[in-house]
Amino acid sequence: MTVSKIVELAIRISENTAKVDAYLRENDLPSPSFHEDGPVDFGIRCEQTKKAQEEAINLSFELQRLLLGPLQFMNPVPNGLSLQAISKYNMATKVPIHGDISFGDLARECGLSEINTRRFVRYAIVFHRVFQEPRPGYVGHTAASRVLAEDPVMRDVLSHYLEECFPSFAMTLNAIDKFNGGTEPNQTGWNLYHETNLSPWDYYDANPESGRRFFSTMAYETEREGRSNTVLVNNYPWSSLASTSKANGEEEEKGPATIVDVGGSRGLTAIQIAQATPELKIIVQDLPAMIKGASADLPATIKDRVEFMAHDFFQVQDVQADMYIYRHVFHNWSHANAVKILRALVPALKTGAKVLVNDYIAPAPGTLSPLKEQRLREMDMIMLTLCNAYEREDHDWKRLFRDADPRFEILTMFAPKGATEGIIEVVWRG
Ligand SMILES: C[S@@+](CC[C@H](N)C(=O)[O-])C[C@H]1O[C@@H](n2cnc3c(N)ncnc32)[C@H](O)[C@@H]1O
Repeated sequence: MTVSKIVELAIRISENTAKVDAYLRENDLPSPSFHEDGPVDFGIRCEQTKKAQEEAINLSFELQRLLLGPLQFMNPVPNGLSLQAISKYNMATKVPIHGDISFGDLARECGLSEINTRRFVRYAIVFHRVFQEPRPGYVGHTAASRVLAEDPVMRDVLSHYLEECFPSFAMTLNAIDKFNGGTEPNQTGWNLYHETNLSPWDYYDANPESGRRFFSTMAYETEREGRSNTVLVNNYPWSSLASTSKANGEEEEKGPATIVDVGGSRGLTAIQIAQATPELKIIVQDLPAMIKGASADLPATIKDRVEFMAHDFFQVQDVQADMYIYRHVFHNWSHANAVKILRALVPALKTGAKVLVNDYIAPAPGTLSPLKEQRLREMDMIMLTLCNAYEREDHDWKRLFRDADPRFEILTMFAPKGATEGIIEVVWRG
């Protein structure tokens, strides 16, 4: 008898889950659990086990969808309202660890009605495993809600995605209509939701608390598997960079290289590159509010080689360097604006200078594992909603550099092993 698709999936899920379980047992690590004392980071450090874990997740999504059927699967509408409320009213911090609180008391602490508190919490319990109801009418923690109670970074991340992105998604088609498909960063669903004409960057500049939460979310994203800045740090031969300049008209002199990390935020990537390569000097450029006070956080060992500089990357670049890094920058901008950013760089470029991009090079649909492709599509949708931008495929990258200036030549474009994002190395032919 041939095995049906659903049974085949169940067998493969079982095989892969057994591999994860064996690893956890062998390494004395706790088994995944929703219990409030359950593990948050499972501690899996072995690549093969991570692969088995991802395989089990992908296959179980597929099995779930097949068992639900094509119609049931679209229903109910994905809804972030309950998590948005949990974030906005800071609910997790109001629930005691290893205890519980009545819906009535939680409602009072949040300034909400009891009926709305109950509905938000019960939705989160069944859809997200955030909170539990250990006895009727009382709210306690699960591992997920406990993280929100104890980790301010996770609260920042939740608030960015649920209080900024989620309500803005719902306004995005209105924005497309209102602005006739315009691609400026202040013509988005995010703008309609925030009732502002400012782009997110200008808004964060003017609203430091929103800017702080955004930076905190970016820093968290920078640590995430496959998108981590270690992908860039570990996959470029940094020490091969040496500054070359013409001296006495003819002679070529080599010296320590200078890198500019354009839109480099508070220097998380620059710090790692500088720590890994002592012969480099790095200038981190960003908007004034983003870099304010950042040099105070530099580790002492690299303080003399990493510098922060206010610079708007739409204005002419005046630092002549050997390399300009744009990490997670172009995916925030439409084609026309990305062209402008590159053209502003041209006056500073010496022949042979490099541009290094670290962003998604979106592969053909179905090429990435479903979990990774979901992440890419999710980011692409966020880019539309927040910035009117998009995640580029290889032909989009080629078009960008060609349209900016034909003297840019793409040398390499690749996704390092295990990474979901790519690295593009470009040279200025002058
Ligand atoms: C998505 S973040 C990426 C940050 C950093 N490169 C990284 O990889 O984490 C985009 C950055 O571009 C900066 N930015 C936005 N508009 C800018 C402008 N006009 N000039 C300079 N930086 C800008 C933002 O402040 C932010 O730090």
